[in-house]
Amino acid sequence: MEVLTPQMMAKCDRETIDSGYPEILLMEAAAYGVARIAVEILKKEFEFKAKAELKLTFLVGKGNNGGDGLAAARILKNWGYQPEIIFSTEAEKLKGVNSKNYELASLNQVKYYHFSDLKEAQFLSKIENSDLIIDALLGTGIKGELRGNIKNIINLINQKRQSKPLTLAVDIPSGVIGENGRIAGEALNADYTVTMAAYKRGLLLYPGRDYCGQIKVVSIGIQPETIEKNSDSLKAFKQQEAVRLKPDRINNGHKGSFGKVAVLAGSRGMTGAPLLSTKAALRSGSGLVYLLTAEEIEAQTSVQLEEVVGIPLVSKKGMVSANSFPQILQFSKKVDLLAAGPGLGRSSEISDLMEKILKELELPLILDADAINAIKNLELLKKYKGELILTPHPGEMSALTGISIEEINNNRIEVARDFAEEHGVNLILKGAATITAAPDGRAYINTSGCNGMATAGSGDVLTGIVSALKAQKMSCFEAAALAVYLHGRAGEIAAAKTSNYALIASDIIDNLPQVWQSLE
Ligand SMILES: NC(=O)C1=CN([C@@H]2O[C@H](COP(=O)(O)OP(=O)(O)OC[C@H]3O[C@@H](n4cnc5c(N)ncnc54)[C@H](O)[C@@H]3O)[C@@H](O)[C@H]2O)[C@@H](O)CC1
Ligand SMILES: Nc1ncnc2c1ncn2[C@@H]1O[C@H](COP(=O)(O)OP(=O)(O)O)[C@@H](O)[C@H]1O
Ligand SMILES: [K+]
Repeated sequence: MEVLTPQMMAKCDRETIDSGYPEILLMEAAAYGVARIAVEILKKEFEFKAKAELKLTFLVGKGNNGGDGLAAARILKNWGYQPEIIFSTEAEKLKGVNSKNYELASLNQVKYYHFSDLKEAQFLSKIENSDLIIDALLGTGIKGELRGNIKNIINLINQKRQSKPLTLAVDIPSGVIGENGRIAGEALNADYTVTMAAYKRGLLLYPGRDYCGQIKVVSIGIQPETIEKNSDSLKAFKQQEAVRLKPDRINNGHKGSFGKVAVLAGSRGMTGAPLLSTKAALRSGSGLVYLLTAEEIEAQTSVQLEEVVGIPLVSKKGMVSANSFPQILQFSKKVDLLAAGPGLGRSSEISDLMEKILKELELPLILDADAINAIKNLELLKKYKGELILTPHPGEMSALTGISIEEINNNRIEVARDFAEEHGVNLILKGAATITAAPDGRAYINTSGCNGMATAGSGDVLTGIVSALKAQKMSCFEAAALAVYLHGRAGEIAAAKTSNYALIASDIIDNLPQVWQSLE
C-alpha cells in the first residue's frame, strides 16, 4: 500500500476531479468510509446501547477535512444515530463542497453548535459525555503551528486527557503533520484513524504514529493507477505484503535447497550475538547455518547450539584476525551468502578484514553492527562485486555518514533512500518505523514492532532473519523488508506475553514460529 505526502495526495485528488469526477462524490465516499468505521467501533464498544442513545460529537473545521466530517454526520443521522457537530469556525463562512455539506446536514436536521458560543464548561461537558468523538478539525491542509479556535479546542481536550472519550480521526489526527509526522504544537490523540485512499507519511512516522491508534485506509474513488503515478515508490509493509512475498518451500527440497548461510560473528565476551543470529536464521527457514567465529570461542558457541556448524577462524586477543581472510574466502564458495558483524568487536584487524571482504568476495553480504563500524571507506560499498544489505541503527548510520542521529531520525525516509541510491546498497535503517530502501529508490516503512524490541541482541536476531530469507532466493530488498516485518511481528507477539518491559531478544526468536504460521 502506497504512502504519500499531502502534496502527492492533493495531486491525486486534483487529477481525479479534473478528469470529471465530482469533488463532492470523493467527499461523500470519504464520509461514507468514516461513517462505516464509526458504526463498526460503536457496535464493538457499545454493544448494548441503542443508536439514538449513543452520543456522537463531530468536531468540524473549515477545510475539506471538516467537509468529510459534515457529510459523515449527515450519513450517520440518516442511519438513525443522533450526531452533534461543534464547529471551530462560523458554519456560514464555509465554502464550496464544505458549504454544500453544511446545507445538506442542516436539511437533515443534524444539530450543531459553534465553539465560540459555548462556555468552556459547556464544551467540556459535551466532550466528556460523548461516546465517540469524530475529529474532522484539520487534515492534510495544516500549515504552521495550531492557532485560533482549533488550538483552544485541542488544548482543552488534551488537558482533560483522563476523561477523553474514544476518538476517531478523519484522515489524520488534527495537529499531526502529514508530511513528516511532526506535531504542530499539540495534536488530538485518536484511538482510530480513517485515512483516505492511501497512507500519509505522518501516520507512520513518529511521533505522529503514536497519535493515530488503529489505522484504516478507505477507498474513495481515486484509481490505483492515479495513486501509483503520483507516489514515489514508498510503501507500507504489512501482513498482506508478508503473505505475498514469503519464500516458497518445495516438497522435495533438501537442506541445501533452502539456503546455506554463513554468519561471521562473535568474539571473546560476545558469544550471545552469534547465537542469536544463527538461531534466528534457522528459525526462518534456512537449511544450513554455519558460524564462522574466533577459534577461542568456537567450542563454546558450538556446544550451545547443536544445529549450527562451527568453523573456527584464526584469532588474535579473542577476536577474528585479518589473517583469517583466506579461510573466509575458501568457505564463501560453499554458501549462498555471508552475514557479518554481530559481536565481532572493534579493532584495526576487523577493519582490515572487512576491507578484504569488500574488495575480494562476490557473494551477497549482509553487514550489521561491528561490520558496519569497521567500514572506513564508503567507496568500497559501491565497488563491491556482489549484492549488499546493510542494517545500521541510527547510531551506526550516524558513524557511517557523519549525519547526526537527530537529523537521521527527523528524516528517516530521505536519509535511508539517499544512502541506498548513492552507494548502491539495500539499507535497513533500524529503530521505530524502520525504513528499508533499495538502490533503485523503492522503499518500505515497516508497520510492525514495539518498544520492547529496544533490547540488547534484538538487531542480531534481525540479521539472522534477513540472512535466511536472502538465502532462500528472495531479492535483497524484499528479503530485507520481509525480515523487518517478521522480526517486528515476533516482537509484538512476544511482548503480548512478556510485556514490553520484560521482553528479551531470544523471546523474539521463540515467537518466530507463530509468525510463520500466520503466513500459511
Ligand atoms: N480535495 C478533495 O477532494 C478531498 C479531500 N479530502 C479531505 O480534505 C482534507 C484536506 O483538506 P484541506 O486542504 O481543505 O485542508 P484541511 O481540512 O486540513 O484544513 C485547512 C484549513 O484549516 C486551517 N488551518 C490550516 N492550518 C491551521 C493551523 N495550524 N491551525 C489552525 N487552522 C489551520 C486553514 O484555515 C485551512 O483553510 C484531507 O485531509 C481529507 O480529509 C477528502 O474529502 C477526500 C477528497
Ligand atoms: N521502539 C521500537 N519500536 C520498534 N522496533 C524497535 C524499537 N526499538 C528498537 N527496535 C528494533 O529492535 C532492533 C534493535 O537493533 P539494534 O539497535 O541493532 O540492537 P542490538 O545491537 O542490541 O542487537 C532493530 O531491529 C530495531 O528496529
Ligand atoms: K482530522
